[in-house]
Amino acid sequence: MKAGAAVRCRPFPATGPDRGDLMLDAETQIDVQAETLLEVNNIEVIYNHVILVLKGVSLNVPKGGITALLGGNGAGKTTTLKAISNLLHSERGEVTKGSVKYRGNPVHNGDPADLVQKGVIQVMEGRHCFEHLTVEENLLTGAYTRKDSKADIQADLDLVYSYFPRLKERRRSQAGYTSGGEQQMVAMGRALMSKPETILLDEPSMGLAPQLVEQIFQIVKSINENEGVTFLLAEQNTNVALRYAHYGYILESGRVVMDGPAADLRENPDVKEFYLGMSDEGRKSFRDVRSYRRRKRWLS
Ligand SMILES: Nc1ncnc2c1ncn2[C@@H]1O[C@H](COP(=O)(O)OP(=O)(O)OP(=O)(O)O)[C@@H](O)[C@H]1O
Repeated sequence: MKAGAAVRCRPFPATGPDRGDLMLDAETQIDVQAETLLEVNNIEVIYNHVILVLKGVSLNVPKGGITALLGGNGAGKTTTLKAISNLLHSERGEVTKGSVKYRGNPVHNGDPADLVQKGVIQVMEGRHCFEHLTVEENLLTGAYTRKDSKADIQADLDLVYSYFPRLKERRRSQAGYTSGGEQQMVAMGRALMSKPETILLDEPSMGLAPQLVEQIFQIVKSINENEGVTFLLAEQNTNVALRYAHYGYILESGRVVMDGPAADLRENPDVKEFYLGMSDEGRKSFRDVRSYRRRKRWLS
């Protein structure tokens, strides 16, 4: 398959989902027949009754995959995740059009706790640990809704520590005094403790050193492969996200402007130039990049 052949550029405005042609190359294979777990269909989000932020976003998340939601500052990634998890109300935001379905059932405008019961957990941007609790107490809060035995919960705690050995070392430390990377691990570990089917992961690389970012993504990959957890991750770091994801959507100003298998997006000239800082003439600095808005090749 020609590199970039399966990348789909979206016309304005983005239309409803049409994922029947989902194609994945050899490097990024997941089950092509995979069931769609999460379906976001043409949603519009408005804050404070007047600020239109999402202008018809559609995306599909297949079971067992890592799907990346990419885009720069303010593109609408966090808003999309919050719309899925029903967390917009506290910010005076609402989904005014479209639908969100999980396993075919509408979940938008529901209670955030219902989605958690269905196995969907969001790890918010900025980690949000309980600062006064220890690392281990934070992890255990993730199992709060489970009715399993103490032994099962202990087994899952051990599993979390096997993915994050650093947390085992720091299990008695107050979470508020741990580093940014450790707090990211706590937030992810706490999500795992709820035995999720799907994790919505918001900006896992935020504020972390490159080596740690790589480590966090490696762990995401291992959890995906070994535990079968499905991921939808919002990420500004296109380079790292497209190396670990199977499929990507690029958001701009509240619209999906392009989507495709991650390997194809990595080879796409526009993605290379505008998101990876590369072009056929070599690496480009942000300053050198011609105005993307002037060209708008994929929007025309
Ligand atoms: N509570 C809010 N009230 C009003 N506008 C908001 C609110 N939250 C976000 N916005 C606006 O919505 C737009 C999208 O924001 P969002 O946080 O979803 O983007 P993002 O892609 O996640 O960006 P970043 O990577 O910087 O976090 C931005 O213009 C932002 O200012």
